[in-house]
Amino acid sequence: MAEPQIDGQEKPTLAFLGPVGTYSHQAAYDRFGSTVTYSERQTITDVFHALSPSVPLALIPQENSIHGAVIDTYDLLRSPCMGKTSFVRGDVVLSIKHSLVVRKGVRLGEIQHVLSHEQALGQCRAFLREHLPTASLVPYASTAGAARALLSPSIDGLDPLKCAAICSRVIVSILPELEILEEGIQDNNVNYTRFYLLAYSDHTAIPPPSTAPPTQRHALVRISYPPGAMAEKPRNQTRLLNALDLYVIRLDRRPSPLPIPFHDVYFVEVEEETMTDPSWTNQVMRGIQRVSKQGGEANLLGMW
Ligand SMILES: O=C(O)C(=O)C[C@]1(C(=O)O)C=C[C@@H](O)C=C1
Repeated sequence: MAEPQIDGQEKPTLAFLGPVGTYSHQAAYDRFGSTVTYSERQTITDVFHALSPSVPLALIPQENSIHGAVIDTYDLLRSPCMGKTSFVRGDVVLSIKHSLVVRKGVRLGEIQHVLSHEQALGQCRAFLREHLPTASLVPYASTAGAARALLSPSIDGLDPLKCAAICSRVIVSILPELEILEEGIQDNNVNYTRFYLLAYSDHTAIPPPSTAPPTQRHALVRISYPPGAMAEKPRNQTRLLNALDLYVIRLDRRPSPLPIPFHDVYFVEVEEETMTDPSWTNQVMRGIQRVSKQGGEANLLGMW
């Protein structure tokens, strides 16, 4: 049951990629502190599907400055519920510093397997190539989940005493049986991950973030072109993106879920440059209408 707040109102529940100690948990806590009730899930997909009237908020990683887009997240953003009952309502950026963590006593030369979220493995490629070139890389649902696995008697047949995890240094304060072998092992010291805050329905009771933007100045629009027009694909794509006619800060493309080879879905993040234009929300809506008039399908997945 959710904890009651001082004013008698229940705190909203926020789903995040657990267990405690993930970067997602840190990002959520930085943004919401003790104003929400935290509910952990095992995978990004589980976090996304937790969104419901009883779990009105969810935080999912969207992109990393070294390794790029979080593929699971973009695949989930293709879901029909996006723009209908689930919306992007904010973003959070977290500085990421990875550590190589082992069970106490394990030395670098003994490591044969490195466990972590595929994003973290991808962000530490140079370190792994130089220091653990023969180690196998074992993808895990989360960095903290990988660290926890080191404490199990066997990891899918692997000896935990020959394994390391890549995760945040906070793990060793949560799990004192583990220790840090190397710190700051990401390819670049400037390493940030951006997360999308999702909200169920047009839920407005989101606790105000500490750095609330004065107006809505970001929007995420999903665009696809008619399946029948495959022969004209390049022309259609350009036409639909031109029709939107908004200031684009990010463009992503994933295969459409339809069984049509090379049929794509575009995710266009747009921004209001001046932060002062009160008519911007209407401009976004007009851009979406223009895409529809050109025969495209455009959905507003969120504004914040
Ligand atoms: O596994 C975690 O700790 C997460 O929160 C996921 C995640 C991601 O998917 O990008 C978040 C931040 C880092 O980039 C590494 C992993």
